[in-house]
Amino acid sequence: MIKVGIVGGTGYTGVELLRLLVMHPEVDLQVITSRSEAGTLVSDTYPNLRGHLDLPFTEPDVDKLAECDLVFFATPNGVAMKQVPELLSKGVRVIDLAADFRIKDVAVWENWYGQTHACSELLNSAVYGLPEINRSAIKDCQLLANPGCYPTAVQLGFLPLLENNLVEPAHLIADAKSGISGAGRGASVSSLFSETSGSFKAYGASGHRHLPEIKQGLNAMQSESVGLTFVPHLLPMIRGIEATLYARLTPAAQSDVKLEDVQALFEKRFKDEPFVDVMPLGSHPETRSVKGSNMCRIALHQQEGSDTIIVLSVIDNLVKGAAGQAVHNMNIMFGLGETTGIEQVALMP
Ligand SMILES: NC(=O)C1=CN([C@@H]2O[C@H](COP(=O)(O)OP(=O)(O)OC[C@H]3O[C@@H](n4cnc5c(N)ncnc54)[C@H](OP(=O)(O)O)[C@@H]3O)[C@@H](O)[C@H]2O)C=CC1
Ligand SMILES: CC(=O)N[C@@H](CCC(=O)OP(=O)(O)O)C(=O)O
Repeated sequence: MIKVGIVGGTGYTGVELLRLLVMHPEVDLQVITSRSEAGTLVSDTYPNLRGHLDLPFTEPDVDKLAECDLVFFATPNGVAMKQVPELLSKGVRVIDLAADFRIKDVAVWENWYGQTHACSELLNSAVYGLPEINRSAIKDCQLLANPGCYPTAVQLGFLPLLENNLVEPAHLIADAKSGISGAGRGASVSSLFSETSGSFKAYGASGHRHLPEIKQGLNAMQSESVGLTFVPHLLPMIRGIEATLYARLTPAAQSDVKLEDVQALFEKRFKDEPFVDVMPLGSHPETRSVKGSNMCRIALHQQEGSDTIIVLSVIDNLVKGAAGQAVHNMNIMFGLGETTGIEQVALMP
């Protein structure tokens, strides 16, 4: 059994980790931290866990966490980097759901996250945990940077197009929409029901901190420098991300490649991936078709006479976009069956 600790158990990704891990046959939950709820039962805050978990929240004490084999940080950006060096030195493996270790260039990270990095010497050895791309490095890593939610939906959607040099990397567009849980449980007034319901808006249109993370990933898929316009939007729903991606076929591909060929390429690329579903041509994947599940569903379109491929990509931001992907990474790191504990079917309607 893997002895597991979670720092930040009261947050949305923390409770999502708990929902998945209480049913995981190879996990023994040992420590769940919250500074605000220390001393109270986890199931008092989250009654969905009653009967499954009998632990209290505790303070985030490094000595206690060091008794675990694996610690998940489900904390705001900038928290994990302060405790990770000590945990690593004690032989603990770490999965950070925040962005502390996602970006290799520390100057870029500090610019977008507005803080000084506490352990930039670890950035090179941290592995970016997108299993569909990085599986073999994930297996042996001690420190894993779990991808952001938008970056997961966007990178998976562009992946086969870029890997096969089918589209012009300088002109990519990602128009993405997220449910409100993406902002976390500690979110501000702008996330209140009365501020968001019955309304819809873009945000971060001049530049969002996921832009450098997505570009870093897309750049690694092919040799040219990527040009990406990424605009996130806030949808008045709790969970889910839908990303509509646009990519122009290269002049060579415009004459040679049909949408059916692109579809075949996507199907081949993701054939053995348990958590990517390439839907039949012309489908419109809905966020509810992945709600509560670790799937990313993708569909392709091309309008008549157009040289642009449209990719629709949906995930649950809290599962494939956070906790589910983190458990997938844990399974790979500990040599378990990859789908163990994360085979839930989405909740519909
Ligand atoms: N929500 C989402 O869809 C996604 C979130 N993420 C990332 O995952 C991380 C967690 O997100 P989310 O669950 O939404 O956040 P929440 O705001 O919902 O929860 C944050 C948790 O961290 C704890 N915490 C806050 N500050 C500290 C600290 N200084 N030391 C220790 N614990 C702390 C809080 O508990 P307490 O204050 O009681 O200690 C709380 O349990 C973030 O970095 C987020 O960017 C990534 C992908 C998707
Ligand atoms: C709807 C919403 O507010 N979403 C969040 C994304 C949360 C997330 O995954 O971001 P990191 O893990 O990279 O911090 C946002 O746009 O800030």
